[in-house]
Amino acid sequence: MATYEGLKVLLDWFKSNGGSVQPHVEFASYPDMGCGMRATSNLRSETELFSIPRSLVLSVHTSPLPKSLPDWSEISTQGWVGLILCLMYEQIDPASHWKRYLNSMPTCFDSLMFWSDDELRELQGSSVLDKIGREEAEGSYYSILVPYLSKHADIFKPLEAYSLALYHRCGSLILSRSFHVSNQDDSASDASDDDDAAYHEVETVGMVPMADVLNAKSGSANACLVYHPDALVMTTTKEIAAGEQIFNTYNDPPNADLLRRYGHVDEVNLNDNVEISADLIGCKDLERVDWLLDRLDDVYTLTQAEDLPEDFITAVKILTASKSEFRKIQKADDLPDDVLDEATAMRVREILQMRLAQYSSTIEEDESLLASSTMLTSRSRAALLVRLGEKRILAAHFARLPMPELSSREGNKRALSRKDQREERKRQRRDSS
Ligand SMILES: C[S@@+](CC[C@H](N)C(=O)[O-])C[C@H]1O[C@@H](n2cnc3c(N)ncnc32)[C@H](O)[C@@H]1O
Repeated sequence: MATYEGLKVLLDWFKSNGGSVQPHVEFASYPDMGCGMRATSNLRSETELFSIPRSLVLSVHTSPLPKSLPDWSEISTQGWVGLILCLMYEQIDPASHWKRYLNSMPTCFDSLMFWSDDELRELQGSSVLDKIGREEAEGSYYSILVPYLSKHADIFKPLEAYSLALYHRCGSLILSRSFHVSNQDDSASDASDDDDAAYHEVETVGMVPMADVLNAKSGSANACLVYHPDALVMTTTKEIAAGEQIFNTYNDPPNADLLRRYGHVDEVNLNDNVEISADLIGCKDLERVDWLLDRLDDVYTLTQAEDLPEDFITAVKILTASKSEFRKIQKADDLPDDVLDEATAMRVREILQMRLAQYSSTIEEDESLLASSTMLTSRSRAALLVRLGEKRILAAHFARLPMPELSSREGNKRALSRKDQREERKRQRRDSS
């Protein structure tokens, strides 16, 4: 979290470099959120809050570093490494234009990269554990960055300042505070909206001083960054009453991703989801699995929407079809429909049960722990809210599936002949009289 003192230094630097902040906003400190901003008077929608000259955005385009390295493409083609290196360089260079901005930013993080193995164990079952990327980040540091730094020891001075700890800090600052800085005259988006796209579009990602002081909360966004040719302007998107916090959007990630990137969760997160991997559907026929993966993803995302995802139902149908059914599907080269028939519903039931069993605690256990949550550390509580949110989605989908007893009875009924059905109705009338 930024400190109040740090923000005062930031504000002086910001104003003396062409930034402007309107008098109707001020910094404020929020328990559990760190610093943020609030309105000092009632604001209408589309009110300008502060304006950031484009020259203050820190990116691979504005940092002078890439221009001083003829072989920059060795680094710029390596995903986030180039942008991280620019931040490291600006942090270390005593004459950096962004020195006071970078110094105002946090040095400690609660994002998952910094959790111990014991703490991470509390997230067992959540697929977020496969997305933390600590080993990959450290692999890039040692195999790409360190040799490059040594090759340019005349520029990267002192070499030992370019430590793994600084690499992690700068990576985490980008993860939790960067924006996609479009050149067009339109609204900006927080760089979290699409990890893969962000990876390929690192060139468009930038650190935006002052805009990154705003917090975000699911369903509460009331401001966004609007792009003008020379400046980025934080602007209200609805009326804000005096005293209310100004919230940007981080593009509404589920709690698991909030925790991974930003180190916090929302108490209620309408964007929570849970992933089911194709492995869990259980199919040993590799030819069939390959056929499926050529056509569909191998991970299916269940949300709080009532319906199961279409690709999940289709995948279950393919992976559980009999050999002859699968041959027919293969011959027609057409994916089965996504209608949840009885047999598929039965299989989905088992899959949801297996998915729930991947967590080390039950919903009931988590709920009672949450009720006594004064005992929990903030990380334990965040992990609890992530896994509980995911399990509740699984349970809600499970509860909406047709009951097996009813469905098998329905199925039997359909198999009965008309005569049998008359007999059955007679029997039922007898039973109920
Ligand atoms: C873009 S920065 C916002 C400024 C930050 N509060 C600070 O003091 O530096 C994002 C960070 O703010 C905190 N944050 C933002 N929204 C939050 C929320 N709804 N609840 C808890 N922490 C939040 C998280 O630590 C997150 O990584």
